[in-house]
Amino acid sequence: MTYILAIDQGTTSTRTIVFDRAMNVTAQAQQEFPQHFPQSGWVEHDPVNLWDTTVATCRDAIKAADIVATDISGIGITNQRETVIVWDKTTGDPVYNAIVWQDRRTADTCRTLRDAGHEPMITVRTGLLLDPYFSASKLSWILDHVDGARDRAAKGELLFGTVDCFLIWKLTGGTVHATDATNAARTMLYDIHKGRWSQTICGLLDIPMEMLPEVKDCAADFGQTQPDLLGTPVPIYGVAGDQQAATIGQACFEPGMLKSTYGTGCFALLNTGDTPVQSNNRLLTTIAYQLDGKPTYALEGSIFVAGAVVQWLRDGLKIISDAAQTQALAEQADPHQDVILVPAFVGLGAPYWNPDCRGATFGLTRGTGPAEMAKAALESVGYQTRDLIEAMSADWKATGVQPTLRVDGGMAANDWAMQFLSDIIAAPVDRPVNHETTALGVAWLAGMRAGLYPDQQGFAAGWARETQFSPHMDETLRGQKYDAWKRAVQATLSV
Ligand SMILES: Nc1ncnc2c1ncn2[C@@H]1O[C@H](COP(=O)(O)OP(=O)(O)O)[C@@H](O)[C@H]1O
Ligand SMILES: O=P(O)(O)OC[C@H](O)CO
Repeated sequence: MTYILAIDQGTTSTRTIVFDRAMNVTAQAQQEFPQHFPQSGWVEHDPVNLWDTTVATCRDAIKAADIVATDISGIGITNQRETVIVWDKTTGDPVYNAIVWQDRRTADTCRTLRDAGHEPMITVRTGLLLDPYFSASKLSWILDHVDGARDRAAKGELLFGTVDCFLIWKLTGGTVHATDATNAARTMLYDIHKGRWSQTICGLLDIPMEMLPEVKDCAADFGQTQPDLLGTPVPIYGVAGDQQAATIGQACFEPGMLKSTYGTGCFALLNTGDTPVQSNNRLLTTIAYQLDGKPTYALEGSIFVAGAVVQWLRDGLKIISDAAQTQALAEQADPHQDVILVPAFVGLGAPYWNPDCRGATFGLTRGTGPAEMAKAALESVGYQTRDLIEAMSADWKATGVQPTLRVDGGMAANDWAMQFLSDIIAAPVDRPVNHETTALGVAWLAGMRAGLYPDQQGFAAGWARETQFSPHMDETLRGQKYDAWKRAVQATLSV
C-alpha cells in the first residue's frame, strides 16, 4: 500500500494521477468530455460524463502504473469548483445537467438580489460577492425549473453537491453525502466563520437544507469506493477544490504566501492564516484549507480568461496552431507597438466584477500582426495578475504579501509570459519542479491522512523551484505600461 490516486475533475477534462511513496508521478490518464452551450452564456456538463471519465481514468492510471487497487493507500479528489449537480437520492441519477461555474444564466437573479440590498449580508457570511459564478443561484435555478424539484428536495429525495460531492456519492455507492470546507466555501450558502450552512441565505433563496451535504476537513474519512469499481474498496482521504489544492501543492502554508494558477482562467490565492480578511477591493474571502477542524483563510482573485486568450488566438483568430507558439511570436513582436488586449470575453472578474462588458483591443496599426497580438495576449495575463496583487496588498497591509509569486498551470510553461509577469508585478516569479501542483496538493492530503506522506512542515520542505524569473523592466516603462492598461480597462468598462 504505497501509492496514492489523485482524481482531478476539471472544467475540460478529467485526469487521474498515481503518486508513489516519494510523491513522484508514476502514471496518469486523462479524458476530455463534451461542453454544452444550450444558450448564449450557458455552460453545462453531463454529470454522467464526469462520472464515466472519473472511473475510466482511475482504471487506466492504475493499469498504466502497473499496480493493483490493493497497492493504493488512499484517494484524493480535487475538482472544478462552484459547478452544481442535483441528483435523485435513490437512483443516483442527476435531475438536470451540471451547471458549470462559467454559466451566467442567473445574472438577473443576482442583480435583483443585489438591488434588494442582500449583498452585504451574503458577503459577511460567505466572503463572496453576489455573482452568478457561485453555486447558490445555479442551485436555485434548478429547483425553479425542474418539475417538482423543490418539494422533492424538501422531502429529502434530492441531493445537492459540487462535483467532489457527486463523485464521492457515486464512488461510495450512494452511502456518503459529504463535501469539504473549501468546496462548501464556494457555494455562497456556507458561513465560513461559523463553519456551517447559513440558514439565512438558504431561507432567502428557498433552498431546502435537507439536500445539503455534510462538510468535513480536507483530510478526512470520506468513505470507501464500492468493491467492484477498482477491484477492492479504497478509502477516500482527501478533498479540496482545485485552486485550493494548488495552494496546498505549492506549499503556501504561511500567511503572506501567494500562488497563481494559469489554466483556462487565473486564480490567485493569498494565505491570510487564521484571519478571514474581508476585502475592500472586491476580492473574495475563502477557505484555503481546513485541517483538524481549523480553517486557514485566503484572499482570492479570480480572472475568467487567462490561457483562454491563447486558445482564442488558436481557435478563433487561427494565428497559431499550438499554444506554445505564442512564446516565439511574442519575442518577434515590434517593440515600438503598444497593442493592449483586454480579454473581457465573458465580462471581467476580480477586481472589476462586470459580467456585461466585452473584450477590446487598443493601439492597432497597419503593422499589427500575429506577433503583436500574441504579445498583447500574454501581456494581458500579467496586467490582470498585477490588478489582483495590488488589490491584495491594499487589503492586507497587516502582515504584507510576500514578494515572491509561485506559479503553475498550463500557461506557466510559457517563459516569455512568466518573464513579463515578473517585470510587470516587479517581483520574482517561482515555477516549481513539480508541474502537477493541483493533483499533488490533494494527493498529499490523502497520503498524509493515510500515514504515507510527511506532515505539513515536511511537505513544505520538499517544495522545489525549477526556475525563478526576476524583474528587469525599467521602472518608468513599467509604470507607463501599467497606466496604459488601466486606461484600456476603463475604456472597455465604459463602452
Ligand atoms: N506554452 C503555453 N503558452 C501559453 N499558454 C499555454 C501554453 N500551454 C498551455 N497554455 C494554455 O493553458 C491552458 C491549459 O492549462 P491547464 O492548466 O491544463 O488548464 P485547465 O485546467 O483550465 O484546463 C490553455 O488555455 C492553454 O491555452
Ligand atoms: O477546472 P479549472 O482548472 O478551469 O478551474 C476552475 C475553477 O475551480 C473555477 O473556480
